[in-house]
Amino acid sequence: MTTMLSADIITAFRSITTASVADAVELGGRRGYLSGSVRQMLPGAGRLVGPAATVLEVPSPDPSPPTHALRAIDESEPGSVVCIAAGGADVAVWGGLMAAGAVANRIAGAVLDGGFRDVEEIRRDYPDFPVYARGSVPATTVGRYRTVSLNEPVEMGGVAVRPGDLIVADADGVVCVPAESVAAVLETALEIERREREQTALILELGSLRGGIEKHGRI
Ligand SMILES: O=C([O-])CC(=O)C(=O)O
Ligand SMILES: [Mg+2]
Repeated sequence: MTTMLSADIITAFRSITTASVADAVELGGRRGYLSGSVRQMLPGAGRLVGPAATVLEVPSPDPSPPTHALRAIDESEPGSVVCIAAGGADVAVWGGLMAAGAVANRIAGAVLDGGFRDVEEIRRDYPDFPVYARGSVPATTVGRYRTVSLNEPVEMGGVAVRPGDLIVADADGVVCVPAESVAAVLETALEIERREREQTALILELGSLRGGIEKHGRI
């Protein structure tokens, strides 16, 4: 999946806020932001940018391991973001062993529409590994949820996420940029950031919020 996204594009998005990326996706006529309930869990690990590898989980009493998630971790290209759609499950679809596997395979991070566990272990052993999730919870998925697909389109936090879409996440939350819009969104987001820097300078110079935003007619 990373072949579609050059290292330059990934680097460029690493310097842009999710606020600007979300606005840029919306100017293109779509929603890009995931629900704010999917948020940064380990602030020390920082921002996350990379192409999505998608896994779907559904409720099930089947006690088998989360096969598709394990495959996503072991088989995705380095730099991928493992995205697990579990409908907001209040169980841990991710944990310390999965983080070890992800670090060993140079996965960039995890975005989970569900919970995760082993927080202290991940924070201690993989301080640079970013996890975005609904929250932490000690419960295993095994016997409660099972994985049903790998790299099929999924829904996460109100947004369609397809394999290869670009995930951008920071302290504000998570945005999904459709793969075919990445170049256009980058250009628009850079323009938004440039405008906001100018507005900020004007606000401080004029001592007026309204004076600073007047020039561009928007906040
Ligand atoms: O049990 C799970 O599904 C996740 C977990 O704790 C781990 O990866 O260490
Ligand atoms: Mg564990």
